[in-house]
Amino acid sequence: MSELLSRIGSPSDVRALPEEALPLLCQELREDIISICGRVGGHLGASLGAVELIVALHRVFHSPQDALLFDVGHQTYAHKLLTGRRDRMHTLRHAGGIAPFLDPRESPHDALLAGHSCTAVSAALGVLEGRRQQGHRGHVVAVLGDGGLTGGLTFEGLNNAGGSSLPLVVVLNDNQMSISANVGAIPALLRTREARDFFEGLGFTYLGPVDGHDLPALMRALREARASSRPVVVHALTLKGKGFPPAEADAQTRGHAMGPYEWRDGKLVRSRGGQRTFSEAFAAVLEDAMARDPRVVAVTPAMLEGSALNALKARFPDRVHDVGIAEQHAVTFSAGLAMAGARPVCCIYSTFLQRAYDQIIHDVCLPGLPVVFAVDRAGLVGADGATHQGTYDVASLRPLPDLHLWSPMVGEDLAPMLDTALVAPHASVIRFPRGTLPPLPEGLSAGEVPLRGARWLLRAEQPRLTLVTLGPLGIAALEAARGEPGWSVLDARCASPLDEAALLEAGRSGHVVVAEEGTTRGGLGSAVLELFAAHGLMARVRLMGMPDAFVPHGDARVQRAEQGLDAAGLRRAGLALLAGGGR
Ligand SMILES: Cc1ncc(C[n+]2csc(CCOP(=O)(O)OP(=O)(O)O)c2C)c(N)n1
Ligand SMILES: CC(=O)[C@@H](O)[C@H](O)COP(=O)(O)O
Ligand SMILES: [Mg+2]
Repeated sequence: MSELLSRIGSPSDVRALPEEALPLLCQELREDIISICGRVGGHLGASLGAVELIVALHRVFHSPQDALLFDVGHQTYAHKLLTGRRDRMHTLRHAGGIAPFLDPRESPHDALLAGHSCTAVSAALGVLEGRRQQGHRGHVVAVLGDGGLTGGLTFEGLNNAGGSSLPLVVVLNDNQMSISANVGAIPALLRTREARDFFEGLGFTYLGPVDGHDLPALMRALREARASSRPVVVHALTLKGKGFPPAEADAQTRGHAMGPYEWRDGKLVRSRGGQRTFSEAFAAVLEDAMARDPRVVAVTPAMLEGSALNALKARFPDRVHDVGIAEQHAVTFSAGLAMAGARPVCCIYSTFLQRAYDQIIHDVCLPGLPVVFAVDRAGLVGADGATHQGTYDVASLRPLPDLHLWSPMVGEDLAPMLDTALVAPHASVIRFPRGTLPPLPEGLSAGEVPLRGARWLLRAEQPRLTLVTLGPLGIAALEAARGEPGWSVLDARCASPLDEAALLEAGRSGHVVVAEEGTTRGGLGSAVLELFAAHGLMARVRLMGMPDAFVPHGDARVQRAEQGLDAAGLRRAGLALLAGGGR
């Protein structure tokens, strides 16, 4: 009953254990990880696959003097358990609780704040060079997965490291999985004899391949790496989901990310709502579009599962392209597809799209290519927290010329928006949130294709105030306005270009609340203010959205309400504005 783990408060306790106790420690770590994820959900598969790796790292290296930088950080529940956080792991990914990934503010043993993949090598090399320059000692280790090797940023770091004389230690956790089965030439190469040539060609000493669950072998390799005076890679072969049969048997993702689950009659039951998500609804309308038009193709950077594209891939195997953890490539590859006359739909999370910002400008908008971006997880994402929030896409994409920026309020909006985008001669974004579909309000329709601009959800005869919203916030605004005389509700629907006529009409009501689930700095609200100013329109305007701060992990519904982005909050904001109040 976790007799060893209860005695571990820090990595020095791990190093103090007799070596023969380590297998039991790994078993207890697995039991904890399986129990924690059963209760609160989380990144089960990767964390189970990295148990021995993390124990061996803490046996050989002395954190925090030696810096251990993990790519993404989703595989590190054992690291958290061994570094004094075991008593709080039941708060994992909950508001105020243990973070979903690593964070130096949570523990000095968390050398790198991450959540996005492919950053560990570059950051580790920077730490190593910075320490050298300042005369600090200590080893620096970058731990990354085979998925991380499909991302370009990793290669920028490897190239620089391999050409340096710095003793960077890279530990490659090779389980041949990204979120789903890994793609491309490199993961396959890793399982051949060429792996050695590959890394030695990059200037690294290659140690391996080593069984990533064989502690003595791992520790021998890590000790050799620790003694190296030049860049060195330890290539460990692991099984994602190891030790939990339902994850091991999950060929799709090896239990990559699990919601809370429970055992019922010996079966694993995932407590999912079972309601349809925006992702699933979009994948369905995309499937229809692909069935109608052979030019339509889908692109995803390693998020086949998260973007609900598995069925699409099964039906159109050569028209659904998983390009690996390679968002920059995904966007420019999509541009190439469009150049050749295809109609690419690049399915990409809002937060991960940030990595391809230049490609959107330089390779898509500037040449005026009709790429459609299906931007998923737009808005608050909840448990994944600050590294994954989709709260910057409107502000960052709105300034780009000839990029139309659609936000569906309900699932019924997706088909007309996609059809509009697929006939447009320019690039388009259709951005939708993580989560289930809201019901279409009574008497509303999705509108005629091609869609043009905003949609009045409620239009008062003698308007005194207008709630202007983006996306599903229109539903809350309708509820807020119910029974309020003279209140109108306008679903902006397209954040760029604006429907100027509709918004100027909203402005003429004299009081306008603009609500968006994104930053108010440069978002829809800013666009409305710019429009009113350009037309000399005087109105009292209140912008509502996310604060000027990174939004931590928590319950997205609660966070929305905290910002007043629910019916009660929008009603309060409108009444305060009418009463002459500000906030
Ligand atoms: C830039 C970026 N794109 C996509 C993701 C989503 N993501 C999280 S973990 C993961 C797979 C990582 O694969 P690997 O590095 O092999 O780790 P494993 O899960 O196999 O342990 C992906 C694609 C991400 N975190 N960052
Ligand atoms: C670690 C990572 O980046 C992914 O696993 C991400 O957490 C998936 O997010 P969703 O759960 O919203 O698909
Ligand atoms: Mg992997």
